[in-house]
Amino acid sequence: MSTSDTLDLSPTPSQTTPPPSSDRVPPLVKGLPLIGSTLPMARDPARFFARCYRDYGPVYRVNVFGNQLTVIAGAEAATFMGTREGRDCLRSREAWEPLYKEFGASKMLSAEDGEMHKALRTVMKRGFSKDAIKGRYQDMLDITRDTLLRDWTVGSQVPVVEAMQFLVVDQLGTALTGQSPREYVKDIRTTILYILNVLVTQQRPKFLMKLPRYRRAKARMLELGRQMVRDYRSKSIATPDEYKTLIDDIMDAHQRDPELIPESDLAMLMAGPYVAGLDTVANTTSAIVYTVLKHPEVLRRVQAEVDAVMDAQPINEDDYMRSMPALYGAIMETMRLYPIAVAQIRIANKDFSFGGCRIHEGEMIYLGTAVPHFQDAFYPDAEVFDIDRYARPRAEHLQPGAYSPYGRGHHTCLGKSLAEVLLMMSMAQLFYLFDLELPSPDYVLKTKTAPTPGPAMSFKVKVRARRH
Ligand code: HEM
Repeated sequence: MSTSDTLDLSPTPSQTTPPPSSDRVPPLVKGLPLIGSTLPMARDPARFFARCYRDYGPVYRVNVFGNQLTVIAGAEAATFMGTREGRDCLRSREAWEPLYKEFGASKMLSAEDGEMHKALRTVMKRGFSKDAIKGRYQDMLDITRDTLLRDWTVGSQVPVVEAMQFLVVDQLGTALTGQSPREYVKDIRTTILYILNVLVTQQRPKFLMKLPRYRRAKARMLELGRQMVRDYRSKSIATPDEYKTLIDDIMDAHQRDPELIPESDLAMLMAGPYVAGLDTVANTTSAIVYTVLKHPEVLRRVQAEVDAVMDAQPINEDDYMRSMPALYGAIMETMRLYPIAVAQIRIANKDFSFGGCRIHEGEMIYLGTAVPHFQDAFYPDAEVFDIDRYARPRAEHLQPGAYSPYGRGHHTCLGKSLAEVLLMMSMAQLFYLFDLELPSPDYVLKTKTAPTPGPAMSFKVKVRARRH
């Protein structure tokens, strides 16, 4: 990562809510005629939002293809989302409604707020957390190893994002559902791609949903969900408590309270882990491959650490995350500079004031919670990849509102603790097993923004040799 484009993005001093009479319309970010800010936003939305914050403050409007988006950004946005006021002022339904309707379901966790959201989160909490793999870290490491050895052959150029998607499906399938539906990976990917691009972020036109490629993939994904429900029902004995997965928890809740989880929602819920975890984890692990290989001194530290931990048996689950501080720092730093959630989308639940500007009920709002990731005020030399930022006493990420890779507020990632362990396992195994090489030492990562920001699908690395 270069230091030449370091931005001075110090936050503006005060965000006190002024009386409504002094409210103004959020300033419109200057852009080109007609297309407004479409191009810089498409190129690098995270840094674009950060530049706008520097120039316009924490509230502004952006013209994207003739639509005006309202953006609330910075540490102010991140802390606002965690307050009662933020909860009252923002709702999620419209942002996600098209997704669950597309599956013929009645609701989904991301689209609900209030009591219903709490009830659904309670059902899914255990199954989505690292408790889902408690006592099974070694199994998960073995699955990770087998998948990597199959897909990353010595001498080959591996398309990193695609290979990581296969790995995630194996990991999540085993952890959350008890089986890995490899033959459905392409269908899951295609369905998620279209739904997120067209229905959720609305970056692509609606007619795409009629394409046979999408309709086939969606039908297959639903078929997988229905098959999982049938398999569950055909089991002759109930799953013992210690082996219960997310699927057991959802099916138990369906039996207990069919109004909360009706029959119509089951097929979509079975595929839920992939919708939430496929792109997020695969994009993040791919970005970590790049950042670690790009910084040879970081690679050396990571390799020394993973060699020690992977060679020690048996695995210490309680100490697993703490046992590899350099790798942990590299993951944290990559998630700061390559956040998969640049902004969270919400709807204004009522008229309210923010940063001296009036926001109207019904407006779609992008909450740019990743903006502080790029501000020197929080992270000195913010564009520099520095894995030691997170250890005390520096602990730069612990400043209020500074670090939000898993979102903010009551919709904060439910899979966070599980994702953290999976990221560590995947990276530990990869750097333990292989000696990898970027296309060239001066290679600069190409990124994509749709549907989820991350490395471009064309990103490849060479497997030079087996290390172990
Ligand atoms: C690197 C990995 C991941 C990142 C960076 C990430 C990030 C996020 C973010 C930013 C949100 C909030 C979205 C919003 O507020 O609109 C979210 C929500 C969520 N994530 Fe993750 N995620 C990751 C992995 C996972 C995994 C592996 C799972 C489970 C399989 C998961 C399950 C969920 C769920 C269920 C929600 C919805 C929570 C709710 O609405 O209450 N995530 N994630």
